[in-house]
Amino acid sequence: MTQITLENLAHSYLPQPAGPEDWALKPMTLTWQDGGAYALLGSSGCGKSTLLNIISGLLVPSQGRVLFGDRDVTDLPTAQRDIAQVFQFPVVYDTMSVRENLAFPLKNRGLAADVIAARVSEVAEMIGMTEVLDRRARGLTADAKQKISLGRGMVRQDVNAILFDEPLTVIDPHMKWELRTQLKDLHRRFGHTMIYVTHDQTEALTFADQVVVMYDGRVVQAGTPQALFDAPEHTFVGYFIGSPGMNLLDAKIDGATAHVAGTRIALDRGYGALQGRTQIGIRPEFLRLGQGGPGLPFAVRRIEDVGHHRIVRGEVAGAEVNVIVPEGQPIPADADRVIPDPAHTHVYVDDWRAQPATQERAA
Ligand SMILES: Nc1ncnc2c1ncn2[C@@H]1O[C@H](COP(=O)(O)OP(=O)(O)OP(=O)(O)O)[C@@H](O)[C@H]1O
Repeated sequence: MTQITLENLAHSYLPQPAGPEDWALKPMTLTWQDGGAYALLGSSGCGKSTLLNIISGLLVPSQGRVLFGDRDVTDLPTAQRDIAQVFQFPVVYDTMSVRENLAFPLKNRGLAADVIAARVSEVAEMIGMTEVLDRRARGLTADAKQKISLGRGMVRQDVNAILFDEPLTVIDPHMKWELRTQLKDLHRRFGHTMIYVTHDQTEALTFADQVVVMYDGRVVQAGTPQALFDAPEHTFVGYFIGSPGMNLLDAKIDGATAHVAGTRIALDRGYGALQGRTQIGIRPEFLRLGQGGPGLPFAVRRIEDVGHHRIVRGEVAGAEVNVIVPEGQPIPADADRVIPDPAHTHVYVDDWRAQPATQERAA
């Protein structure tokens, strides 16, 4: 196990990149702590696989260095990096039994037969395949084969990191939760550094202690699931994390007041002069419905009951706005206002969260 550092790393697939759009990864410096459980989250094409392939050694970056501890591994091939990888689709030997498949990475390392046997039965139990250890992989379902791939990824204890690239894509939905829980459990027991690539926020938030969110070739925020929820640093994080995501409204910011569609909204801190496109962002959990009185004029479009709460979908000055109403709280029949909670109203400038000018709360 080791700490992984990406130092001033950037990558372009073009021989002579010109503008920023030619870079699949824009320059970034990032540390993955030894023993951390990370999710690398973002929508399709944002650069997740490119980043993972650079860490694993499948790809040499156009710029910057990859360090495992103090060791520069930028130009080392995958085989010399001591990492385990699990891909989207199963990688198993069809002619081998499940047991032989699981034992393969350990045999390659020349481990003693009794050590291999013990480790294989431990991993088989974890992935729920103890009963089928002596079956050939050929003929097993895609689900079962992917579980073998997960098992093979986890069987070595001496790896620097385990990298998962959308590993549950082919897994049956009801098994996904179970396998994710097992991976989390495994992380707790063995403390491997794990990096788990996904575009699914539920997978990311349930698996990882730290979530690294990518957007358009950049890491826009790295933090705990709670930090990403409480204070999204970029509008993409606000929108991508949460269900529904953060509401965003164009606003003019004047000190501790936001002017939205002709209405004044109080902020809990004051802001200096801001240049660029300014918006306020409020999660649906922190908007309250009202009737007349203060707040932003709101037109209700529909109400969705999702079991433990209701989502009221509507519009403020033509922009989509969603409100989460907790179970047991009434929805006013003619709700026509939304009232933001100032403590959870963020200000964004050109999509990045602005820092208040002062830390003191406005009166
Ligand atoms: N081999 C390649 N040659 C040229 N461009 C590539 C190559 N692989 C990826 N790209 C481009 O680099 C960018 C990042 O792609 P990447 O596959 O890393 O994203 P991703 O977030 O993993 O997406 P997905 O979830 O769809 O795999 C995209 O614009 C993609 O088209």
